[in-house]
Amino acid sequence: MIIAVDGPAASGKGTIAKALAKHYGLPHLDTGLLYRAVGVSVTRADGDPGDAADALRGCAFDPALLDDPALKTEAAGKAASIVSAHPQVREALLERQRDFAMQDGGAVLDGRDIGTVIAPQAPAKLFVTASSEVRAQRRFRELDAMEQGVSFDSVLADILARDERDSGRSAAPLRQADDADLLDTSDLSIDAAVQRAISLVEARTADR
Ligand SMILES: Nc1ncnc2c1ncn2[C@@H]1O[C@H](COP(=O)(O)OP(=O)(O)O)[C@@H](O)[C@H]1O
Ligand SMILES: Nc1ccn([C@@H]2O[C@H](COP(=O)(O)OP(=O)(O)O)[C@@H](O)[C@H]2O)c(=O)n1
Repeated sequence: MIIAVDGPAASGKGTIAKALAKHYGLPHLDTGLLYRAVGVSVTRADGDPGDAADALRGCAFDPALLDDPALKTEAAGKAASIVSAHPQVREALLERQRDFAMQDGGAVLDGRDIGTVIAPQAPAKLFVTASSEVRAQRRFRELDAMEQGVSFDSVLADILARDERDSGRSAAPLRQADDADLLDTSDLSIDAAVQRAISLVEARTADR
């Protein structure tokens, strides 16, 4: 069974995807980490994330980079959202994600285009969202524990800019697939959000 989990920054999609993977005993791929690795790799090579050739070179990153804590910073998130708008970059990362989705037994993937591009055949698709204020508050708490000098206002501004870039690009924009279930986590605890996600997946896969 393939479970596709998409949504904007800090909506809780990663938390839900990990919990679903544990519940169903499936492997999980956080596809945002791939784009973050490309963004960081371009920046470290003094390249320009907005330049398609530089961004494409960044796709040949060392797999060890995926474990680097630098990928969790907001700067990495911003660079990721810039490189991810290049169709060449999306193409370069496509096969790896599709192979993961198609492995025997199934998988859970989270990102922006899992239900629309990577695994449109997935029987269960969740589009996880939350208000921008709630998302900024969650991300602020994470970043504040990790980096110096982070302000709530700058995190909110970054999240809004990233939403606009991710939804406005022409290559695989962030959007809810027609057959995806919407899960708004603004007023849900993590436990409640995970329970709701399991119920939605059960309802979609009950007759399989
Ligand atoms: N329903 C929720 N209520 C409160 N905090 C949450 C909820 N879901 C996720 N979080 C917290 O918000 C932060 C971002 O969640 P995460 O799942 O990483 O988001 P995303 O993958 O969408 O960027 C994490 O610190 C996580 O623990
Ligand atoms: N499947 C995906 C996953 C991420 N991305 C891009 O990568 C950036 C970082 O993704 P992420 O999932 O790690 O970010 P958060 O939602 O955790 O903040 C996003 O803002 C998107 O621009 C994408 O284009 N497609």
